[in-house]
Amino acid sequence: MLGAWALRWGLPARRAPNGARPQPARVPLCGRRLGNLAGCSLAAAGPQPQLDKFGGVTVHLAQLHTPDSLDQVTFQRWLQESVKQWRAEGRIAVWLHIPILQSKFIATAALQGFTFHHAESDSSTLTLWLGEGHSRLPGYATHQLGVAGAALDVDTGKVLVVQDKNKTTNAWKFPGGLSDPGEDIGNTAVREVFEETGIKSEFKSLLSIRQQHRHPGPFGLSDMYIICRLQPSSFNISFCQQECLRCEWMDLEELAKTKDTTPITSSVAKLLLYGYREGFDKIDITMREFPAVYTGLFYKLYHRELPDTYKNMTEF
Ligand SMILES: NC(=O)C1=CN([C@@H]2O[C@H](COP(=O)(O)OP(=O)(O)OC[C@H]3O[C@@H](n4cnc5c(N)ncnc54)[C@H](O)[C@@H]3O)[C@@H](O)[C@H]2O)C=CC1
Ligand SMILES: [Mg+2]
Repeated sequence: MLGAWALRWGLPARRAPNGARPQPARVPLCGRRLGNLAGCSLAAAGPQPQLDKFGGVTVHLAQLHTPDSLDQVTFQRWLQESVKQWRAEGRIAVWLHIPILQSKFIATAALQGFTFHHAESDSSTLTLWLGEGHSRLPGYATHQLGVAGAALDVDTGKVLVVQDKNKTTNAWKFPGGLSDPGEDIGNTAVREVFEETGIKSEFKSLLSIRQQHRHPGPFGLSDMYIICRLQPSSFNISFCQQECLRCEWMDLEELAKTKDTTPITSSVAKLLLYGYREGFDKIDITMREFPAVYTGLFYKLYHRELPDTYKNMTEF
């Protein structure tokens, strides 16, 4: 059985004259080939690693032709050499998809530092962060909550925009990112704006909510993307080089007109421009806090600002 696998993984196939198992090549052929993703010639032999736009490598063990013949020692050596190679090539992460019937390889991968990302009915996904510092891979989700901050300087009519390193080129958007577990929407907006641009701000209101299904960001699940209106309190930009390509204070009217943006940013820029001219009460969805029955904490309720007539009517 090893013979078959040795061939597939590029290890020496023949047994030594004394019948002993062959020693693997010092740098297995597969390791070298897998490292060279573009020129990978393992199409007929097994899993073909793919490089994603973030610089991560994805391997699907389901692509193995005869998975039962792969033994753990061969897999362990291949993984070790491949990870070494990917690290040398500057890859940021490895995504390893393991079908349930090949679950014996989970432990082998875990011994090399892989951890679970998520599991589905018939497979599990493990990841290994290879980049600098702590892992910046997004966690798994049923829904993913992304929050952006439209920080508008009401004195100048300028709004803070960024161009993302990993997204559509030349598309201005509001800075923002994924909500941490247990984090309030407004806090995410303020934190993300600060992390990405160095600008301090205060949460004022929600401007819009987008729900999109089968979104690639949350691994094919659903994405909720909320844009908040923020009041900036500092103005000197110091943007995050890892996430952003450019960052500037742009005239809100220019953002509402430009083609160099995403459709949602353009729509919200027009909405914000309307509020800037006609009064923010026309566009704001504001927030009130109430005590939560179950936890003793407070929850936040978001709705349109209501006039005094409403307050008079409901003061029982
Ligand atoms: N304004 C717009 O038009 C757009 C809005 N969005 C929304 O923004 C929200 C997410 O904001 P982001 O700025 O993307 O989040 P974020 O600021 O939290 O950044 C996510 C980080 O995770 C990294 N990352 C994500 N997936 C990765 C992967 N598979 N491998 C390695 N690294 C990975 C990214 O490089 C980035 O550093 C979502 O709700 C999304 O729908 C996304 C694209 C455009
Ligand atoms: Mg971001």
